[in-house]
Amino acid sequence: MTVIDTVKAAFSSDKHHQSTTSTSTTTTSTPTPTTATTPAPPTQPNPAGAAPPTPISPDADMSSKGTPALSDKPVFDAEKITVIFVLGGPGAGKGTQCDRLVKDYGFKHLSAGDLLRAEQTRPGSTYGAMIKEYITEGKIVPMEVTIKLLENAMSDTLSSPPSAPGWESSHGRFLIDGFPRKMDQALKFDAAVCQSSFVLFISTTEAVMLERLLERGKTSGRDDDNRESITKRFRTFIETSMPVVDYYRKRGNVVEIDSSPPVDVVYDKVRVEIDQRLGLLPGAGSRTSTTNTTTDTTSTATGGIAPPLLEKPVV
Ligand SMILES: Nc1ncnc2c1ncn2[C@@H]1O[C@H](COP(=O)(O)OP(=O)(O)OP(=O)(O)O)[C@@H](O)[C@H]1O
Ligand SMILES: O=c1ccn([C@@H]2O[C@H](COP(=O)(O)O)[C@@H](O)[C@H]2O)c(=O)[nH]1
Repeated sequence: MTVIDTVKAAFSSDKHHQSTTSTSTTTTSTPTPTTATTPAPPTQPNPAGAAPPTPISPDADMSSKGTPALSDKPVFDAEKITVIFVLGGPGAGKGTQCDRLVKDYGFKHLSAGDLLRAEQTRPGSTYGAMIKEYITEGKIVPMEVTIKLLENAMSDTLSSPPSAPGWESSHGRFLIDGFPRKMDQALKFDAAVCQSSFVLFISTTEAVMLERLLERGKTSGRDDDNRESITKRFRTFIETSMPVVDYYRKRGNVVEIDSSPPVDVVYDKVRVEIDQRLGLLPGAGSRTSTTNTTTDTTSTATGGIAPPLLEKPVV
């Protein structure tokens, strides 16, 4: 039996791991994933004005079945905290565009893959071996682990917010890169961590992605930047992650950008969309896209994603 088989069995038999009480408190006796950064003290008030943050400690916050416990209501207030999901196939250029957005808009960039890789190599991690196997196989790590890592990283960031636009008065703005990759993650993150705002979908062809990944693999040191893992990642993306994009697309909450052109050209298009969504353009009253986007002005009632930023500017 592989690590994945063992973990799958454990996680699938843990459908009711969450607290049944109406509060977001959780048990504090066994390990939980933590970020690689210095954790915030458990007693620190949540600067986003929401419920107190989950304690960030390797020895906190596990369900009775040994999986990280998630809140039964959003930990962060979506009126103050803006979350943009950045999705796209492996190697499409998500991280590259996020790096630029961080510089220009003060976003905090959280890559789910980076958080998982950090947890994988963190000494003493309960999940290290399991994460390694999932990543090498191009599979999606059980959602509890990834969501808890993201929640912890958000708490961490809000404990010492960047001096950047969008972070005044307990507000904040996050780019969550490479997540959600599976429907259960999407629904759970919105319900337990923070209602997301919209999806920035960075898309190009498999041939372009393959070429970029093989080139990146010469220096990246990543276990999965090799032809065999890349093939598996592509399959997972089509079968498991595209339904997430389609789900949000149906709700009119996807901004799609073709990432085939050079980085600067792609970024120019990304900026137009972000400016529009953040309400920074003079003509921002219209949500009609100037690029290859999919938007819907009537979509939020069915839930899943918060109103576009235009309706709650954070600057
Ligand atoms: N528009 C572009 N044109 C040419 N090369 C690009 C472009 N965007 C990104 N790249 C290059 O392609 C590679 C993959 O980009 P990046 O790491 O941003 O992708 P990603 O979508 O974050 O990948 P992953 O999902 O695997 O983490 C990098 O080497 C990057 O420099
Ligand atoms: O939500 C997620 C995000 C990522 N993974 C795993 O990590 C690797 C690498 O992700 P990148 O975004 O390319 O850095 C991915 O193939 C998955 O195995 C995950 O399980 N869940």
